Amino acid sequence: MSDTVPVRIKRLPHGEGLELPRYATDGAAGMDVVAAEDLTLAPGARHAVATGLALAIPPGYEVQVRPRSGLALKHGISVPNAPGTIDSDYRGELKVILINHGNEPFAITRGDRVAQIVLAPVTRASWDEVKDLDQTARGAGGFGSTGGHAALG
Ligand SMILES: O=c1ccn([C@H]2C[C@H](O)[C@@H](COP(=O)(O)OP(=O)(O)OP(=O)(O)O)O2)c(=O)[nH]1
Ligand SMILES: [Mg+2]
Repeated sequence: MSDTVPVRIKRLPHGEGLELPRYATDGAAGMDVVAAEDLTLAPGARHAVATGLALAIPPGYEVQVRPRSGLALKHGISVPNAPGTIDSDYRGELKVILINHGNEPFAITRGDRVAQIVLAPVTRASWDEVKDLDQTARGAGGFGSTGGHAALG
């Protein structure tokens, strides 16, 4: 396994007894994170799911909250704000916002792996305000300006 970045993590009272987020395989990019509560998401409903965890992410990093593809494909369960942004200065509870895009109620049991979290470096910008930007071939073209979804050529 490659080098890891230490991140302080605190279990909140309702997180006691739950497994910490962990990489499911040696090469996994994300750690699966488990729910700290039982709930049922009705079709179309969304909820900020408790994890019972709080983090102190080192400066220069963020944690992204992403859906699990299996839940998305099989049940239509997604993260509406994906990738959710956990700021390095946030000390509150890590919550996973889930939405049920499926047609059936989806039951979550405490301990279920509901999403994955990815530690990522952050590059912060500072503005260099100018009157004119440089010219490019694309210019202001966007939103399909190069063609539709059919193959190029
Ligand atoms: O999926 C998420 C997204 C955010 N947060 C927490 C951590 C994050 O640092 C904070 C703020 O998130 P964000 O900036 O996305 O929300 P906002 O609506 O802009 O709220 P704020 O005004 O508090 O920044 O909420 C979560 O626990 N889970
Ligand atoms: Mg914000």
